Amino acid sequence: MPKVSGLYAITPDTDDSERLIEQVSAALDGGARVLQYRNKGCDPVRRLWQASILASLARSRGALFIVNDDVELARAVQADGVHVGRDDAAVASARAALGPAAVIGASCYNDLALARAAVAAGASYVAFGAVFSSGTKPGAVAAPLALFAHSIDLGVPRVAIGGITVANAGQVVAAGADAIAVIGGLFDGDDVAERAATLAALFD
Ligand SMILES: Cc1ncc(COP(=O)(O)OP(=O)(O)O)c(N)n1
Ligand SMILES: Cc1ncsc1CCOP(=O)(O)O
Ligand SMILES: [Mg+2]
Repeated sequence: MPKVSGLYAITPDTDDSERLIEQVSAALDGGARVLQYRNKGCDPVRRLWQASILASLARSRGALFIVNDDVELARAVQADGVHVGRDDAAVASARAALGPAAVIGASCYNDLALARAAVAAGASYVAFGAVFSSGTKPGAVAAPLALFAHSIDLGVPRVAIGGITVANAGQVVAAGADAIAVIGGLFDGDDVAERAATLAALFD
């Protein structure tokens, strides 16, 4: 199982499946190594359909496929894993539901103690953020980049999220993040493949 590292693309919330598939395809072409299906809005049938298509797309390109929030959807589409935050299933129950090989990601906001607890409970990676202000999630907790220097001993990949763009991603990688999770900075506008390639190249 490849590790969580490099460019971690997270889908924008949309009902437009055709455009979503095109954009995700471009992100994978550009070098995204992890794809998370995150959709807070659309109906369950469309969510299942979108997730199934994106799971196949990610698999065909050798990228990890993670479902946000929904352990049952992750299981239904045979995703590589699930990402959970404070309003979602606990890490231990996601691990118990999906098994020892699953990739379980945990949101840890700006909280190193939460990250230690998530790893102890079986998280495969942790995420800190928002490292910059996020248009997608304006109310997100702010997290300092210094967290990455202070969390090397966690022993799992540490993902940065929140407001990351081509213009500021270099700072995040320099701070020590193992992966950068990006929505708007990747999918807002055209040239998704080009932006993905620029972001992915920061890890070469
Ligand atoms: C990689 C990654 N990091 C953080 C989050 C945020 O998860 P959460 O706090 O549960 O918030 P929502 O995404 O569910 O709004 C994430 N999804 N992915
Ligand atoms: C889900 C989430 N959690 C913290 S910020 C954020 C949104 C990230 O989106 P963007 O890359 O557009 O800021
Ligand atoms: Mg969540």
